[in-house]
Amino acid sequence: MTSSEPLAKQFLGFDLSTQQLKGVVINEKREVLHESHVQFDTDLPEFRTHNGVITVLTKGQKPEVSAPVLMWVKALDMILERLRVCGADFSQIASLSGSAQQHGTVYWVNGAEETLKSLDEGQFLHNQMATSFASPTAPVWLDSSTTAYSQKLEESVGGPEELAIITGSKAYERFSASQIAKVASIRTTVYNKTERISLVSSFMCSLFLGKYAAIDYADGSGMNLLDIKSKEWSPQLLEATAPGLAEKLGDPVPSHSVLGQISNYFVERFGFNEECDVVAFTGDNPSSLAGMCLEEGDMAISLGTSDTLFMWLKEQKYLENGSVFVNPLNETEYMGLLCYKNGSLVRERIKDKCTKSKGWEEFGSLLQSTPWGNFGYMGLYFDEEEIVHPVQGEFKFDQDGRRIEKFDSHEVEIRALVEGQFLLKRLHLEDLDIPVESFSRIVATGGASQNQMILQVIADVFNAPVYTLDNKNSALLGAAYRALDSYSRFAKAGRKNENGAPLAQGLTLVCSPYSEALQIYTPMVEKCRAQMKSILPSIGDDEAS
Ligand SMILES: Nc1ncnc2c1ncn2[C@@H]1O[C@H](COP(=O)(O)OP(=O)(O)O)[C@@H](O)[C@H]1O
Ligand SMILES: O=C(CO)[C@@H](O)[C@H](O)COP(=O)(O)O
Repeated sequence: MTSSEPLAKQFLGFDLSTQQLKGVVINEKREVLHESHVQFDTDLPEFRTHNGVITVLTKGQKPEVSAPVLMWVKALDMILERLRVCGADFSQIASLSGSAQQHGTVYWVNGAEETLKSLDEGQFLHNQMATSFASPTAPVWLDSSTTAYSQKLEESVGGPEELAIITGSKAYERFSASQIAKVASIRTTVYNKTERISLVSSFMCSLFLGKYAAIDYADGSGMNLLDIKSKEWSPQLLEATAPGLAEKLGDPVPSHSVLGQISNYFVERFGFNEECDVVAFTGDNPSSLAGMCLEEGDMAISLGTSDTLFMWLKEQKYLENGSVFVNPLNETEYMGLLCYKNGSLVRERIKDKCTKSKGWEEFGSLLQSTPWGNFGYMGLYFDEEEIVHPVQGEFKFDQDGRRIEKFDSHEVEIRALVEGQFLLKRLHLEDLDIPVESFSRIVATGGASQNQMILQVIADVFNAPVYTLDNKNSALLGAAYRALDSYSRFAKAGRKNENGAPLAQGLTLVCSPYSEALQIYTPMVEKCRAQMKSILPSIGDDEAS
């Protein structure tokens, strides 16, 4: 290349998930050039998080779960250094975007935007932003201490279904409206000195923009505040949540919006091009949808900290116990999502309990050493109160469906856990009228999608082939793809699938279902239903229906 030729364009994506901040640089062909991450617990031990969060237990109350906002800011300082050490040349970045764990809220103190606008490139971000937040912590998606506020929100519009018709979801404790209502009601000083409330995604975006970033439609759908048809905040729900909320949220924008150019701080400190576009950040699940390039008939399974199931929806649909978000790639369409708190962290706990090595390899070998159907043994593990059903505890059953104290062996326990996790998901899909026959393949992503044995259980329980992307971090890739697509939206069309999403890169078939899987697992779904019914009456009949 001669010195007069312009450098090839590159695109930067971030994903601020529960346990880590990841960053990736791609080129115009969507090839990964550099990738790095910062693990909160181990790289930033001074914030004393466990699995990325802080849990406060108060007797007689549900635990409060939050994350230190400055930890995320410091992680950003670190990831940029790490990417630079990997060889990233930020002057080549034409556009950047990002994603983040959904629903969490950040409270910027009065005057914080002035700090964002006048950052000194000679200093770390976290030093300059230490006093920028009205609350040092942000409530996150694992928090469910807001039951009373969720109930009030539903009552304000006539019930859960009415709320779901407006916002795509009934009131969930982890959703932003209930979290904000709690802050406004019991931490009044914090609320009153807040000039802006960001989602975790728009908070991260604000740091790059050097001013407050708008909330995008897709992540905004996880707040119980956005009317997902009109794409405006619902005045009725704003009113029911907290006073003066509209001004604190700013107007929502389409997910592909270019919100401006990168702040001078990053130009001077890290050598970014001053014309680098900053594209609205979105939620990690919407971003995964963009990174996985889903097609009609695909079911996505994300095995991150949470387990989530999601799919592209052409039209808005009522998903009881699930959620419907505005689609991040096409704002006239939607995506459906079911989220489970008891995903990777429960698998990790049982791995540590049941393996000598405490390693995933041994966990996988033990899982493989047991037969499909596990001799009829089944386990339902809810370390945290689950989202889809308000149930907590460990429930173990023998071949006859009787409750037992413990399983005979570690391998039986491991299979009981993994089969139970995915049978329950199949049961919930069937209850939503989404039978296994309605999707032709499963695309898996997230940390646990590198475990072939877990994926085999998924293929068998759902009787569908399982594919993974070469890069398991689809939310992260989706962020970089969205940066690229928004940059080139007007420049070039690019190859697209029929949904308008870019064509998938490096999608590999990793597992096919065992030929008799359907005969084995269909009756087990019914057993699982019966076992859930045996558990739920102790909590309340309404919840079991
Ligand atoms: N080989 C593996 N088998 C099963 N689970 C794994 C494996 N490697 C990592 N994990 C799980 O992946 C989780 C992290 O996934 P990741 O998608 O990075 O999470 P998040 O994006 O929520 O921070 C960990 O909690 C861990 O339990
Ligand atoms: O609450 C939800 C989705 O509704 C979670 O999926 C969060 O978005 C956290 O994501 P991970 O950190 O597990 O990827």
